[in-house]
Amino acid sequence: VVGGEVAKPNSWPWQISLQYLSGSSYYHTCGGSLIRPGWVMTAAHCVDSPRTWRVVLGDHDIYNHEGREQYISVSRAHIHPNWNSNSLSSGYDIALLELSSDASLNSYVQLAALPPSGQVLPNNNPCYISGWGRTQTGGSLSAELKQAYLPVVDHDTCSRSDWWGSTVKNTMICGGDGTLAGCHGDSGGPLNCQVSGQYVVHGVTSFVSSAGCNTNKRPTVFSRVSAYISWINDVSTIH
Ligand SMILES: CC(C)C[C@H](NC(=O)C(F)(F)F)C(=O)N[C@@H](C)C(=O)Nc1ccc(C(F)(F)F)cc1
Repeated sequence: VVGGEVAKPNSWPWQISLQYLSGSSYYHTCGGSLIRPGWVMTAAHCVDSPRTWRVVLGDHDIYNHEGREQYISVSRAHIHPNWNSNSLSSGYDIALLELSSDASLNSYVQLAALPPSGQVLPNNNPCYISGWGRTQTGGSLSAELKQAYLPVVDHDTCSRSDWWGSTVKNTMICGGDGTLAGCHGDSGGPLNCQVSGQYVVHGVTSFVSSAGCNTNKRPTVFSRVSAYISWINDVSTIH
């Protein structure tokens, strides 16, 4: 997250750190949101390459064990069937991770609220991105969870030719004007939007400009969760 501030610990209790095993250590690579005790929502591009994954719940400082963390391995990644890693602008950058066991819900670990199917938020709706991603383009990951205020930029504005143009689709949601932004390592994490006084996860962090994370008129772009509610329910509800 470029700009913004360190979040109050566990103030986004559905935020998870997705980590992969390399040698004998795990490394943070993406964010995600706990949507069911045994299911995490993240970005498809985070799990494109087969790896040994784990999710860390209840975390704040990813480099220090503080005692509230739960470490659960991922048993299976369900990538959206229409996701194409060579076509980021087509969308479908969403995946569901099936956990090997259910998380224990408590004041540090809670389920995210998801929007109703099809709900599109108005321009300037208050939202915050959260994540451990780089704090500058080319910078390093943040040890502590950060947040930044990224109000909704509606599709009409975000798809203007001097903004993202036709790269941004209606199945996406844009946040901020590019001054504050998500950055590498925030991928897959939540866009937390205030709707009727409650925070609802309306976005899954997908992409920023390749010219730099905080590029003017290139808001951070998220998969619009309300466009994928049926798929989420189909995959994560035991038949
Ligand atoms: C690894 C990537 C698939 C996603 C990566 N996402 C992020 O860094 C994050 F955290 F903002 F979500 C990203 O935007 N990286 C930059 C460097 C990038 O590739 N941006 C980008 C590439 C292509 C397009 C498009 F769609 F226009 F082709 C748009 C943005």
